[in-house]
Amino acid sequence: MNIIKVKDYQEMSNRASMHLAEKIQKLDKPVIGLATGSTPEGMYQNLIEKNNKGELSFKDVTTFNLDEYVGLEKEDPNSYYFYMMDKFFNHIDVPKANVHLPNGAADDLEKECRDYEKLISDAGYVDVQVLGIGGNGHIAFNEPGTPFSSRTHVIDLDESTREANARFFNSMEEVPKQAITMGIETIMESKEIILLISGEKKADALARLIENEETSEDFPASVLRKHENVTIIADEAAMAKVNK
Ligand SMILES: N[C@@H]1[C@@H](O)[C@H](O)[C@@H](COP(=O)(O)O)O[C@@H]1O
Repeated sequence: MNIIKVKDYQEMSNRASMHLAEKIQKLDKPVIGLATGSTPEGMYQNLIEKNNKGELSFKDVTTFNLDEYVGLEKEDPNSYYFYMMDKFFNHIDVPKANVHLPNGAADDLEKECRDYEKLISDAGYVDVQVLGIGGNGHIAFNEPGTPFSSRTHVIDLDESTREANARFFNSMEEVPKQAITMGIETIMESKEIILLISGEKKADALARLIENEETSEDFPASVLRKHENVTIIADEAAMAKVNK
């Protein structure tokens, strides 16, 4: 794993957006994997700026998001669909037919998972996947204990994950109990992975990822050690507990 240490959130966002922009310019038909949460918001803002200035086009880009809450309609302000439209897709020139998120309101969730996998493979798999990390080491919504061999599936969210994400909802009761998430094997099939980590709340998870030798399903992000092209972009606050 290649580790890029940066000063703060702003610098992390700049580095991530520059890296993605270069990839998008280089590839013929780029397939980009995207994440939600607070961490990538700055990166999205930078990419919007590049697009609006005419420095970067998304016309040939296809995107796949990692996950979506079960039971939330697209119009729900807490759905990841709404987040992606609001924070990114509505402000850039990507054709809307090229953007994909799992549908958490589908009647048949198992079929939705299978269909999502097929869309990813039909697109030729993800060229660059952007990831964040949960405090418990989850990637996308793959909670501790998820098999490394998992494909896109429905997951029961950990209470700690629901609590961490409760800040976006009116009350804890409103936080969904399940999500559809790309599986760990699905994520590992991406040709390249960029993991963004910012802030002291992630310091324990980052230290565990970098310093522990364990590669275990109890700590999902540890699977990334097995991938040959992973770049971690972490700020000083997130690096605080890393000794090396
Ligand atoms: N499913 C998302 C993850 O993809 C994200 O990485 C994580 C961290 O979010 P944040 O960036 O807000 O800390 O939160 C959610 O659980």
